[in-house]
Amino acid sequence: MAEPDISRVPQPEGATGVLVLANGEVAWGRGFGAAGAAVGEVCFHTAMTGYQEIMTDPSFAGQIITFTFPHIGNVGANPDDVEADDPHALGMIVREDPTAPSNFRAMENLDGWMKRHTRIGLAGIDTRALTRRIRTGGAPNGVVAHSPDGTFDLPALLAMARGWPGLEGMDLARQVTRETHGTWEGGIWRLGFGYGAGEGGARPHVVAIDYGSKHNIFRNLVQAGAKVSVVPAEATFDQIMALAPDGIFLSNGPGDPAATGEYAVPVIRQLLDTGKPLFGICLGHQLLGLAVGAKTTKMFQGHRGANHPVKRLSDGAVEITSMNHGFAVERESLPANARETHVSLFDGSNAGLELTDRPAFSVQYHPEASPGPQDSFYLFERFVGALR
Ligand SMILES: NC(=O)CC[C@H](N)C(=O)O
Repeated sequence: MAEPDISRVPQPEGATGVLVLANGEVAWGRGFGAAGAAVGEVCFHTAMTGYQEIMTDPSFAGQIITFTFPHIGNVGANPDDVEADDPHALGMIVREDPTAPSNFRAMENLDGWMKRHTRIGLAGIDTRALTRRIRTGGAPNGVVAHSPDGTFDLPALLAMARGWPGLEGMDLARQVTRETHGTWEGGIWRLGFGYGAGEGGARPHVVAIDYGSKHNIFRNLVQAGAKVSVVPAEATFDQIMALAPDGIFLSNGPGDPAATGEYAVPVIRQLLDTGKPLFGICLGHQLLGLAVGAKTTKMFQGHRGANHPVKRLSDGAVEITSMNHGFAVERESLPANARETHVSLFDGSNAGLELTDRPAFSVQYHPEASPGPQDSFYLFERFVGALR
């Protein structure tokens, strides 16, 4: 059957934004934020709060986020609720047009913030239908485009969506990591106080490898009593050891862990051999898995939300967690010296592991929340406690 001609798809009056999926599906809406077009994987996120944290999480590089919560933008934007200096998600797709902010912490509206950071917004989309489509068909590649005067070249946008290679096999950590090593200052945020300082005195030293890290991880490490240094994704074993770490942290980050693993895994193996405690989150969890010989695979639709239940196998407790991942460690591929510690109660996928012969553990979810529940803060305390 001949493919329908996309140039004939009718454009409704007043449409200033559009989503074009690689299979030729088109959804019209109203653009906001920056004008232009961005191509990436279209995923969905179910958190009801925290859109600024989500947009700035570097793990979202290469992705366009559909928010299932219909009212996005109603608390505006502020300089505090960010997980990196700039947004990393390419764009956002929402149901309702963002309204003027109503919140005492708002410093600007979402539209202005998106514009200032050159990110594209698309409102007026049936996000329930789009989410169902992703749930049944997997996360598609697509383009979001915003043209204030309503001119769109649909065949060109379709070609852009089709020309994008997809996240599988893509290393993005190198693009979002920092360039030089530095120290991290600042603990967790409290109303009326802002970001506090860490406790003084002799604190164990954590060297964190930044594959695309969220700031709140470092704030939580500081809160748990650590002194934190951060090194770029491609830091060598010698560069890391020169900082005299008491423990090593592997950060979250975007892209395919197997691709990032090509340079990350040899360093992690050397670090494991030192016998120093090691803790990994999300991409860091996947990289630890790869380092001990496990495999990672691309998930069908991934997990992105702030209420994902996870079972802790040691005592059967359930943690409500924040999640954002599209790849997973294959349980069956875990070697004899790695034990599964946590399991997703949504689909039974692996959500944590620990080594039985070295002091290393990691989780697929985000104990730093931001946004999300704080059930899993104990992991930071366990790690920093092991360094004392
Ligand atoms: N948040 C993360 O670290 C994501 C890890 C990896 N990029 C994935 O999508 O699975």
